[in-house]
Amino acid sequence: MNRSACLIFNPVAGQGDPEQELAQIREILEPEIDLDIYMTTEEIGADKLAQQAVERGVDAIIASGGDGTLSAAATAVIGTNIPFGIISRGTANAFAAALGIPDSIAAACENILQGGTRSVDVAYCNDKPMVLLAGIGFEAETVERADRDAKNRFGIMAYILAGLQELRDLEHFDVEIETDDKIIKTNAVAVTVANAAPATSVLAQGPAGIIVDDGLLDLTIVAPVNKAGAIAATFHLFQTASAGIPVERNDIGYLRSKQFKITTEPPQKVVLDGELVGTTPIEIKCVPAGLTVFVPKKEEVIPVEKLEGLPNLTIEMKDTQDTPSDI
Ligand SMILES: Nc1ncnc2c1ncn2[C@@H]1O[C@H](COP(=O)(O)OP(=O)(O)OP(=O)(O)O)[C@@H](O)[C@H]1O
Repeated sequence: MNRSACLIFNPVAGQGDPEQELAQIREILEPEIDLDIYMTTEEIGADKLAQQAVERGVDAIIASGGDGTLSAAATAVIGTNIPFGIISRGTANAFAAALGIPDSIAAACENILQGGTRSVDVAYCNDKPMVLLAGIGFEAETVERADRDAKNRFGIMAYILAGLQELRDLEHFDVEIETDDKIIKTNAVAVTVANAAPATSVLAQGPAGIIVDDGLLDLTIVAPVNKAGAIAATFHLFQTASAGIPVERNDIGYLRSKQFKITTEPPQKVVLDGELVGTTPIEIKCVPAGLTVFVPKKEEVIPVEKLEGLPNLTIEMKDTQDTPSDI
């Protein structure tokens, strides 16, 4: 019997041809999965459609769109144990990158067909679900600048251009961070709390190697004194994240905790999984293993033999076709 799934498809996401993309998804998945397809509209978003699918009791929910669509759909799936599939068609595709899911349509579909799943942590930020990260300050301002029109024209460059513009008027703020066991006060340009983050989310990369199923959130504070410092700090974050090692600069700090309460003076904009959601203060709590996601099976190559180095070794290959099967 075929598997079945609800496919939630955003027809305006990304810069591709949505008709062709949907046809490609159907061609790959439908031979093995009965798809119940729902399109998002301006009025009925992926969260609502996923919520209805959960209520219908579907076997799996697959979302296809940009990070906004994937995040919205994921929010309804949290805590349900319904496996969640991701087919990215957006600009940044941070969601897939953070969870190690391929971002080409064909590979993402193959991943779903393979059927391997993994439980990952999620979080709640002021009662709103969060899968990736919450950015306070710099990142939120950048996301606001990279609007739909800019993303249509420049794609991923829209974020980079917005970031460069944002550097011009770097704003510092006072921040108080409360964890389970301490209260930290400092001055910062960006504070990022990550549950999962792709390497490209450099402002989240203080500790490097954010672990998506450790029951903890990773907070990075970036506090450069000026524009040159901000560029150097960003570059350092980029380098250390690529090398998988924690940062070592006085103007970058990081810590891990199950939850954070963050207050700033003045209040700062907050971006949650890529969408502006309001301003500080925020309270973020980790929900361990809150989401079950289709992820590629890790290709662990288990060595089947090791013979090299043995004394006087000779290896003669047999013609196995002629070998009787009962030996
Ligand atoms: N049928 C539709 N018509 C117009 N807008 C839609 C429709 N369906 C969804 N949307 C809007 O699309 C937005 C989500 O887009 P999404 O993040 O999936 O794609 P994207 O913006 O191309 O991706 P990225 O953020 O990576 O650039 C939401 O604001 C939602 O309201």
